[in-house]
Amino acid sequence: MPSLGRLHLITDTRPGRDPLAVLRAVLPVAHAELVVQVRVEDTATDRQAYDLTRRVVGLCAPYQVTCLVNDRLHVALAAGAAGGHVGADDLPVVAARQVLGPAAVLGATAREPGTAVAAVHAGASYLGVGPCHATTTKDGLPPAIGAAGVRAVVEAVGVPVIAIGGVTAQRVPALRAAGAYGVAVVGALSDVADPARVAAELIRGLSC
Ligand SMILES: Cc1ncc(COP(=O)(O)OP(=O)(O)O)c(N)n1
Ligand SMILES: Cc1ncsc1CCOP(=O)(O)O
Ligand SMILES: [Mg+2]
Repeated sequence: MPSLGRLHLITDTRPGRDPLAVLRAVLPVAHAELVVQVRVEDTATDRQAYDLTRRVVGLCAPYQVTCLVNDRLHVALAAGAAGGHVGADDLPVVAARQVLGPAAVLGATAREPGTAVAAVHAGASYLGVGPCHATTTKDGLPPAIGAAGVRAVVEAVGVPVIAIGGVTAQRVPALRAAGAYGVAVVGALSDVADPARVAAELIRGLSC
């Protein structure tokens, strides 16, 4: 299993966004500290998800950056990604592990220690924990758990915890102090004029 990067860039495929331009800007700054998670809208076709993943895998390869696919594990396998990420509405973690095989990176979403421990027992190699802060990127999420909620999960499991939801460079130190191994972001890198500069700030915070 490849060692896990600390900065997880989740593709923003909402209308008007250019996830590949963001990725091209961030890759030379972040190198192997980066993990890219291809996340497409539910309305996207598998072909669109596959095409985007192939392009991301191709861009990541020279930098030894890990590419994962959200939800659609068949796309991950077909496109040569290193693994995937599943949550409550996706394949159960144990089934996802069966699909991906023992060597793949498999992330699972958790927001409290009980679900987190169960996901690790079922085969998750890291946990996406949140939302830690309010976000406008995804609708219908439960209330934010804050750094204290992240700490509760960290104390319950032995796998890397990736904090997600409203993460900014300013919020990284508190999340790291709570024990988060890394962070996952959409808007922090997609909604800014200079994603390379923000990626450098995020990585500085993650390195402390
Ligand atoms: C790193 C990381 N953490 C959490 C999520 C959320 O996954 P999920 O709960 O399945 O929600 P969707 O992203 O599928 O809408 C994630 N994708 N990545
Ligand atoms: C997919 C997802 N799951 C929990 S928060 C979130 C979106 C995070 O986006 P942002 O980094 O813009 O808050
Ligand atoms: Mg999901």
